[in-house]
Amino acid sequence: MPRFAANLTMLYNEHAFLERFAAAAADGFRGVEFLFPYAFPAEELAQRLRDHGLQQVLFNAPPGDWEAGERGLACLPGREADFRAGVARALDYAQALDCPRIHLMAGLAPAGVEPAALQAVYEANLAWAAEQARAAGRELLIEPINTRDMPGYFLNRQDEAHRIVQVIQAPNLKVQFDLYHCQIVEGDVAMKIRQYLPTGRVGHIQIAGVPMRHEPDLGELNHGYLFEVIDEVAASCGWTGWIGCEYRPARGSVAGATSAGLGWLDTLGVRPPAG
Ligand SMILES: O=C(O)C(=O)[C@H](O)CO
Ligand SMILES: [Mg+2]
Repeated sequence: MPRFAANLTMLYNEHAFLERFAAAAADGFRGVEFLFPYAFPAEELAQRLRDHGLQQVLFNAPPGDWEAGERGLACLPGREADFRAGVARALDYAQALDCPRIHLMAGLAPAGVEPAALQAVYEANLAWAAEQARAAGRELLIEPINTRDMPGYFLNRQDEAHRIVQVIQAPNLKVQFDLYHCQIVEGDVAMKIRQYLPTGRVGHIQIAGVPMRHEPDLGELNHGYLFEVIDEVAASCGWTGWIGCEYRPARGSVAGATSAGLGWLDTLGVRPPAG
């Protein structure tokens, strides 16, 4: 049975952010993830986790100026100091939230820069960050993201992410395997689960319906089958990760929208036992 984490950035938008922890716990989630914690004091978030018996399973390192369109700094020449400061801040929050893993966004490929130059900066930054995170007892994740949602994003394919992880050879550098992005960019999702889960290089999985990024029972992916494949492969290889529910409720942010959309936990037979 997969362990599902509520993505508090995408879910429960009918509540102010700090109230989403209670809402997720009330729906039976035991793990949460979100994009960025930095608008709140770490202790404020840690208290919410404690109050509601929740584990923080993932969040993202600072992405640069998100409002200005930046989507990570790791591949950007000349931004190494900002990147390193962001990793340090993320590790501080990971310590405070007892969060085992951090997603490091690659960034948008700037026009006119040779891809090989970006790749060199990316891999050097990842190697440095992985060593910092290793010393802090944390994992770092890199996630292929589709360019429909994020035009120009530097990392798009599962095989490229796994190649990078193998080149850098840091045991705590892993892949964030978002099945939504995988379906859009490559397809063949079930076979990629069978291919990559046993490698030990997948640190986290995320799900959403394709193409609208709503609940997993809406769209072209048969998530019930995919959860069966994950259970089968995880049992054989010992994968014990979480699956982040990183989708926008189809009902929007009206009162009760997220909870009303959780029927897939029952229809797909994956609602965790109460308690
Ligand atoms: O876009 C995604 O799927 C992610 O998981 C990033 O962390 C946020 O954009
Ligand atoms: Mg994702």
